This record gives sequence, structure tokens and C-alpha cells, in this order.
Amino acid sequence: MKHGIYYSYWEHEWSAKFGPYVEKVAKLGFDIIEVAAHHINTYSDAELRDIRQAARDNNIILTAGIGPTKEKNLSSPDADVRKAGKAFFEQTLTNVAKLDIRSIGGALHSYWPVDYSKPVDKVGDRARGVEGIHGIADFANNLGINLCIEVLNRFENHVLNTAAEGVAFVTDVGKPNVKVMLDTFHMNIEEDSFGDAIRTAGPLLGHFHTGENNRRVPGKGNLPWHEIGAALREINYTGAVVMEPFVKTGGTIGSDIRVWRDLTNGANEAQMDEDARNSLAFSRFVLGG
Ligand SMILES: O=C(CO)[C@H](O)[C@H](O)[C@H](O)CO
Ligand SMILES: [Mn+2]
Repeated sequence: MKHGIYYSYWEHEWSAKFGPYVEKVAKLGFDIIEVAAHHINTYSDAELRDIRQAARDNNIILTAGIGPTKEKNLSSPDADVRKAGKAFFEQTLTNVAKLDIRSIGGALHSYWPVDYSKPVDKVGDRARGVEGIHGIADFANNLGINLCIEVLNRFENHVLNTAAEGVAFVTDVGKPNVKVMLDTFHMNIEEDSFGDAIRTAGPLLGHFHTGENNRRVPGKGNLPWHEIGAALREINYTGAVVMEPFVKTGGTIGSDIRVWRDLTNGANEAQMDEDARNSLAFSRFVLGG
């Protein structure tokens, strides 16, 4: 098991440059830095090469996360949007591969966060999502990349809310590099049991996000971490565990995640770093790795 952190912990925008975080997280003791792929197509090849080299020098693995926009939605009823989504993913995956990234996770099968001001078509969106992921899976596989389909809570997406729905979706896609991704924050809202959800995903679990009930770093809230760790051990999970804390207000990240209060009690960067370091020690102990 490898432990990481999403760089958005420290940032307000998905467009923030992620290069400087490689060395920072290495110093904090992490194995992985997860970066937002939303704007990776604006990076030059030279920039990507430098980041890849920094990761190699610091013994850090990169993983990617993404919440596709409505205009790049693989499950849209509009064929032109689906086409734009496929082209966007092919370009994004090509650039992601330049960073030696082997895993991209998020609502790849849909868009994020969902606009609920209009009625949603869960059945149709799911069917088109299966087809859309099926249509980019081989392209990703040829680059050595796993597509990890994130199960999100009802307020952020309607297509997949439980591990069982995630497993059924991934089984329907039927490609070896398409996996289920779970996130403890979302599980806490939707699942009857953390342990059962993890066991349901079992060998299909490809990526795991951690965060407390209020998205503080693991260890600062009320989630049942021992139960979560026991279940991960039971299914012999050896993949990435990436903490995804969101504790600061502001910017697109603050508004997409609905962070309307400072959950750090005014912590400065050094104190936030210390929280991340302590949470990493807690996570290694309680979850393994
Ligand atoms: O849990 C999430 C959103 O609540 C997601 O992992 C990411 O924040 C999203 O895909 C954007 O990268
Ligand atoms: Mn997540």
C-alpha cells in the first residue's frame, strides 16, 4: 500500500501548478502526490518532463484526479459533447502518461459536480457512461493507465453512489484497466457499512480516497478507521490510499467542494503541513503500508 495526498489540500484552484508539490510531499514522508488533470493540457512538454524528473529524483509516484466539466461529459445525451469528451480524455491521458502516471480517478464516466437545477436521467447517463468509458479504456491501457471510476455521494453525482453500483458499472464496462474507486467521505453518506462496501469492491478496487466526515485529514473526525483498515487488509488491497482533505474556503475548489468555513482554525501552511504529516503516520498505522 502506498500513501499519498491530493495537492488541492493547499490550493484554491484546480488550475494551480502542481510541480512544486513533488518535493514538498516527499519531505512530509508521502509516497504519492495526486495532481488535478483538469488543466494538464496547458502544460508544455518541458514542464511535464521537469515534473517527471523531480518525481523520480524524490522517489514520488504521481497519480491524477479529475472532475470533468459538463462540456467534456462522456455520458451527455448530446453526441457532440460525448465526442468532445473523448477527444479531451485522449489528450489528457496522453499528457498524464508523460508524468509516468498509471492511475487517473474521479467521475470520469460523467461530469462533476452535477447541476441538479434540471432533472437527471440516471439510466441514460449510466448507459452512455459505460459506453464512453469502454470507448477510452483501450487508449488508456496502451499508455499503461488505469481508469478509476469514483463512487460519489448523491449531492455531487447521481450515476454511482454506492460501491455496489460502482462494481456493476465496472463489470458492465468489462475492461481490465477500468476499476472502482471509493472515497471514505462519500461512503460515510451513502454506505450502510464501510467494511461491506470495501469487501463489495474487493479485487476491483483500484484507488482509494480518504477524508473525514467533514473532509478534515484522517484522524481528526469520527470515521471508523479501524474497520476501514481491517477491510482493506481483508481484500489484500495493495494500491494507493490518497488522502483528499479540503479544509480551506475560497476559489473554485472551495466552491465545488462547498467549503463555507475555515476547518483549520486559521492554520498557516506550516501547521497544515504538520497536520498532513501526523495524518500520514496515523493512516500508515491504521490502514497499513
Ligand atoms: O471526491 C471528490 C469530490 O468530492 C473527487 O475525488 C475530486 O475532488 C474530484 O474528482 C476533482 O478532482
Ligand atoms: Mn474523492
